[in-house]
Amino acid sequence: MKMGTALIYDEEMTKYKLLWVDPVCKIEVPERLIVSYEALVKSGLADRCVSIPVREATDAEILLAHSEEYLEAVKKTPFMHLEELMTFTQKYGDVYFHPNIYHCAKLAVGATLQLVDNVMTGKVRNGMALVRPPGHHSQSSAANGFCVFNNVAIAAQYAKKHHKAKRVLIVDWDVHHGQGVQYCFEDDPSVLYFSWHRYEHQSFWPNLRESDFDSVGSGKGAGFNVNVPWNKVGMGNSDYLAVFFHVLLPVAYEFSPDLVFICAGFDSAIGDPEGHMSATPDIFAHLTHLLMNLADGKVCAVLEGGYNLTSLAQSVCQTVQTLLGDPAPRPAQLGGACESALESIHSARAIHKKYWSCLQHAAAPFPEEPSSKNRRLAQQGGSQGPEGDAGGDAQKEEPEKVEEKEEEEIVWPEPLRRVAPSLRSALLLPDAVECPDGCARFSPAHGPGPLERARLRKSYLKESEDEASVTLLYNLTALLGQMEKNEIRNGLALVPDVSMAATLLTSASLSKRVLLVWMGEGPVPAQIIEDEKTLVVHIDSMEPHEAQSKYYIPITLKKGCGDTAGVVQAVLGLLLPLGYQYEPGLVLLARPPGCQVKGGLWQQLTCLLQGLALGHTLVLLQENETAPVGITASGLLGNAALSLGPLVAPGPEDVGSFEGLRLRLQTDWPLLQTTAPEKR
Ligand SMILES: COCC(O)(O)CCCCCNCCCN
Ligand SMILES: [Zn+2]
Repeated sequence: MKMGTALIYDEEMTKYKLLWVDPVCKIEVPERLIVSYEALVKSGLADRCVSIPVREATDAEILLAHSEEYLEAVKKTPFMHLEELMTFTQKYGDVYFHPNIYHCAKLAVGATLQLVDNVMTGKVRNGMALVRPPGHHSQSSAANGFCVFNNVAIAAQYAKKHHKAKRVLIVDWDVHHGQGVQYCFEDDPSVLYFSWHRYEHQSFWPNLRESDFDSVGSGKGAGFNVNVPWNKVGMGNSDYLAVFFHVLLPVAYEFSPDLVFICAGFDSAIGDPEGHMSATPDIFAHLTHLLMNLADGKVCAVLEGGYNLTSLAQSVCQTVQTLLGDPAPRPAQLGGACESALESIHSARAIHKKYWSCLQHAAAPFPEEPSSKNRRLAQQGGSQGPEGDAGGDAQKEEPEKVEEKEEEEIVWPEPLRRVAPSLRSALLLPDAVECPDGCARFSPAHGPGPLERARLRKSYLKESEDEASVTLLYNLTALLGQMEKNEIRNGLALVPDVSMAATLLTSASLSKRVLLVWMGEGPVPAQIIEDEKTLVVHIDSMEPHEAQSKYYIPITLKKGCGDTAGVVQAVLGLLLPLGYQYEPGLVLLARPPGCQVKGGLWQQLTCLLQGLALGHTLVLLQENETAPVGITASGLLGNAALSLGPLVAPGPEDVGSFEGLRLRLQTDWPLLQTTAPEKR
């Protein structure tokens, strides 16, 4: 499987800037690129990337998303003097021109296309293009919001045309709505555009009615545009993850793209003057990780916005470090999404339930639900809002910008260093089973002493067990020990008895919290269920029954774990939120005898779970079932899981029991919530 992360950057793109006074545009400065690239160099991340040169986009490539007259007009700007540039700029909104911006805009598009070429031809697995001017606001015949050419929209068209991409996913986590991208693919079912954005009931720029959640695309494109408006500022890590688990990822897995773009704007991070959100830079490590097993790992991140130079640089590093495959950081204390975010999540799921089978059981839209604008008017009692028009039609002159009072300095902790252990994957295999290349066969520094053997025999083995079993159990605890000292990142063990191995590991673990994922036939040993520090998520066809406790969560699938669509929705909508909220120090993935989980899905599970516990995932396989060894090892080594292909609908009775489980559990596990309290 292809490895390698491309980094595409050229300092030429720093060689343009605002030449006159404009309070709106003054934040878009060359330093944005400089601090980002310098942070990558200083942290050693740049050297670990494959450096790919930029190139200028051709006219034909730019015309993939722009009109000839617009291109011809922009071509004249290098020869304009100041007044002409200012006059030309007046034709568009919230953007500025400069004699060198056309050159830089061609490089920004060219850089993005270089990234697409290298990813689509398999020279690298994924990558990031650090570019300016950004792109997602520019339209066929208009520059807008600091954007001249729509880098990602052009690249998506280019990937379809030159690399035969059939389904392209664009995830826009910039804090502004990329209306230019939405317009470009409005009726195109081959490009799924997802965007969250500060909206505040249409009172935030670009104040568009079509940025609301009910813009779902049109014609054949209906359902392929997903907007999640933020109607309040201050959205944080839990809100972002809740949108990924309950809106974006279920739809993205059902869509099953063969290429993923990230409109990577970091003005959605804490400290940004535009976003006013509170998500911390490390969240982008998790957002990136959660996208990396789509499209066989082909992910192209392209810089959009981001104006706080500190959080921008930190967020860029978090993103690139994850693309490189380093362990994800600990997610900071996660709770549930806030009420406003839940309303947006509910609205997005409700409006899209007719287009996506994974949402078919989502709660229905609320008929009496007022539109965003009416709600705001109602709030304001129908008067003008304090900051200008109360979500009235946006065509009105932009009100005089209210001088923001000097903002107090917003501070947040610097993201913790993410250290990859020297050994990534250790395998405990019977000698007869060969070790897949890239992995190391685990053998402890020294064997068990007589006391240790006696203890293990007494605790876990009937006296009569042979020496080999004692040695194996000892090796398991040794492997666990090295993982918990971060000397090994993850591991796989082929064991004669998965239940006993799981019991040993949960009791021997030094972690305060252990997540045990049990995929298939139970029973899960009672000793584990009673173990306060272990959260057990058990997915199987067992009869639905009340969750026996807060820490034993049975998820029923009528057809069992062989039902790929059902397992995927259970993993994305239930297991992952539970796991992220639980924040375990160790993840055990147990494959009991007769497990029906198919290869590709098993690999997805092995990869997705590595976003938890600093990547300390220990997979337990039944000794006589060696088939999954190769694909499990591949996932543990950091290879992207293969795409599952478009998913069919999960069984209605299953989704019914998921929703029942969600309702029962969400008080204890608020990250499971998908709708606002009073609306339940
Ligand atoms: C792809 O561009 C990146 C970006 O989305 O960050 C651009 C934001 C433009 C923000 C313009 N603010 C106008 C405020 C008017 N009262
Ligand atoms: Zn932005």
